Amino acid sequence: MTTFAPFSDWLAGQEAPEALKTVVAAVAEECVAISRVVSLGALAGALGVAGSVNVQDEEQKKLDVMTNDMLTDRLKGCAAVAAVGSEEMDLIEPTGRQGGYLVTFDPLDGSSNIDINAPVGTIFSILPAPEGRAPAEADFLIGGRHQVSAGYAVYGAQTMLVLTINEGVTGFTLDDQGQWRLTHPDIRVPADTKEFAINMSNRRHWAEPVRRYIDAALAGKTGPRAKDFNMRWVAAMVADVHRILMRGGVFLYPWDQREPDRPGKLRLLYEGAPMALLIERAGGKATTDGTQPILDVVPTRLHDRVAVALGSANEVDAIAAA
Ligand SMILES: O=P(O)(O)OC[C@H]1O[C@](O)(COP(=O)(O)O)[C@@H](O)[C@@H]1O
Ligand SMILES: [Mg+2]
Ligand SMILES: [Mg+2]
Repeated sequence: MTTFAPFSDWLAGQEAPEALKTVVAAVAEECVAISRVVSLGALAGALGVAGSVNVQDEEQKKLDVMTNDMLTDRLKGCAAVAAVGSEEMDLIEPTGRQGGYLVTFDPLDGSSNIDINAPVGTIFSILPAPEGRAPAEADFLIGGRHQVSAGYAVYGAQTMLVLTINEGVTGFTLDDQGQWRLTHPDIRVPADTKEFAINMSNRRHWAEPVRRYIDAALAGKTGPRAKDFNMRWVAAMVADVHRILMRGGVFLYPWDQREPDRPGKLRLLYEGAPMALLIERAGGKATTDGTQPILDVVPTRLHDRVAVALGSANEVDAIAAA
């Protein structure tokens, strides 16, 4: 019988500062607790709306608030964390410690999926904290290339944790004892694909190049791309990106005319940047528009947005060429 190494053994073997490992371990452990609340749903009082809005002016679901509190409390208790930032909190929350790490997260990605029992997830990004002084919001605004670790948990048919600390991207599956086990040692994104993910209902709002790219894909074998494409849209970035890490594809959430002043819907620090690091390290490309790497976008505020076009390298090039 195949044995799958426990996450703790894998983590112990990584070449990374011990303090960073404690932060990654804390996130991984809290995602186990979150997976339990997600799976219990109504039984844990986790369905429905919270009756509040977050800083993005989005209606908060009960599970958005619950998971945010869980992850915030856990990380504030972690000795190597200097401050946290979250989709669900207006401002950063310093822990009172100096040095170590800053953690940003989307505690519950894919909120519209909660009540229909479809996949949701947790996305996290870890940055170095300044030494010798208390952290400020500006310390979070250094760009995705400075991430020392990033990853996500996806609560789907299986519960999985996918992360990067050094070069590679590694996947773990939650066993029936509540332990992460190494099941996907070296995740690679195939360079070619025939699958795209985009919310097609926004077609009329897109910029012309995005419309051209999608229309060419829809034209299939007899169109300019000379192949038939398949489409998927889970409405949880975490699950759409997971599919791409497992079998290739591209995921787009482009700028559109509904809110012309913002670059896109998704958030840079705790959605775009961590997913971009995973995709690049798995051999794919992660851009705003087919060309500009998301990891090169330097934020100006904690809750900055970003346009996203990521996935199989050759297909991202096709987006750029459209
Ligand atoms: O409802 P839309 O416009 O298709 O947007 C779906 C996108 O919004 C998100 O749900 C935003 O994340 P949150 O649920 O964390 O706000 C993404 O995960 C997903 O890709
Ligand atoms: Mg999200
Ligand atoms: Mg969220």
